[in-house]
Amino acid sequence: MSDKRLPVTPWPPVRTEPPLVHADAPGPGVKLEMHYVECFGCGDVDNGLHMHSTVGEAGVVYSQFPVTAAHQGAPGLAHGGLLACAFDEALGSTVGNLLRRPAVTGKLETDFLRPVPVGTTLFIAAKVDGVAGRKIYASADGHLDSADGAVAVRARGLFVQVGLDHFTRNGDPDALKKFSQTPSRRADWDINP
Ligand SMILES: CCCCCCCC/C=C\CCCCCCCC(=O)SCCNC(=O)CCNC(=O)[C@H](O)C(C)(C)COP(=O)(O)OP(=O)(O)OC[C@H]1O[C@@H](n2cnc3c(N)ncnc32)[C@H](O)[C@@H]1OP(=O)(O)O
Repeated sequence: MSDKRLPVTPWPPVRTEPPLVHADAPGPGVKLEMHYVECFGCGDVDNGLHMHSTVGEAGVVYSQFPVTAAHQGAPGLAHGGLLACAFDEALGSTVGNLLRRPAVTGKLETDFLRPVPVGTTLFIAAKVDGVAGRKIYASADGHLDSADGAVAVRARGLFVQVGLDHFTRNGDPDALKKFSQTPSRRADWDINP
C-alpha cells in the first residue's frame, strides 16, 4: 500500500520553532516508567493498553502496544479508537518526557492504513515536530510487529501546554498527590503534595 491517501496539508500547520529537548530529559536507551498507575495507556489497568516506551536517538520515543482480544473492534482486529488512544499516549509521552512541559491533547488525527490484528504488537515511533508558544506539534508512525514492519497507522497531534493546576481544577483535586505516587513524576514536575 502506498502513502497516496495520507494528507498533503503542511505539518506543522503553523510556523514553529524546533523542539528544545529539556536538559534533564531522559536520554537514549532509558525505559520510561508509567506516568500514572491508573493511566489507561501505560498504567496497571485491567484490559488497558499496557504500553511501554523507550527513548531513542534524535528525539524519537519508541512505544509498544501489544494488541490483545480485549482491544477488538471488528472480530480479530484492533478497535480504531483504541489505536488512536495508543497514539495519544505515545505522542503525549514523547512531549511530556522530552520537553518536560505538562500538556494535554488539543487535536489528534489518525490515518489507518492497514488492519492491526489481535496478537500483533504495534511499534510506534514518535517525535516532536515543532513548538509555537504553548502549542506543541508531534507525529508518529505505528509499525506492525517490529520497528521496521509495515506502517499500519500514522498520527499527528497538537498538544497544548497547561499549568499543573489544569489537573487539580478540572479533574481530581488530589491529582498532584496521585501523580506523586509515581516516584519519577515527583522529581520531574516539582510536585510537592
Ligand atoms: C498533575 C501532574 C501532571 C504531570 C504530567 C505528567 C506527564 C507525564 C508525561 C507524559 C504522559 C502523558 C501521556 C498522556 C497522553 C494522553 C493525553 C490526553 O489524553 S490529554 C486529555 C484529552 N485532552 C483534553 O482533555 C484537553 C481538553 N481541552 C482543553 O483543556 C483546552 O481546550 C486546551 C487546554 C487544549 C486549550 O484551552 P486554553 O483555553 O488553555 O487555550 P486556547 O487558547 O483555547 O488554545 C491554545 C492554542 O491552541 C490552539 N488550539 C487548541 N485546540 C485546538 C484544536 N483542536 N485545533 C487547533 N488548534 C487548537 C488554539 O487555537 C490556541 O492557539 P493560539 O495560541 O490562539 O494560536
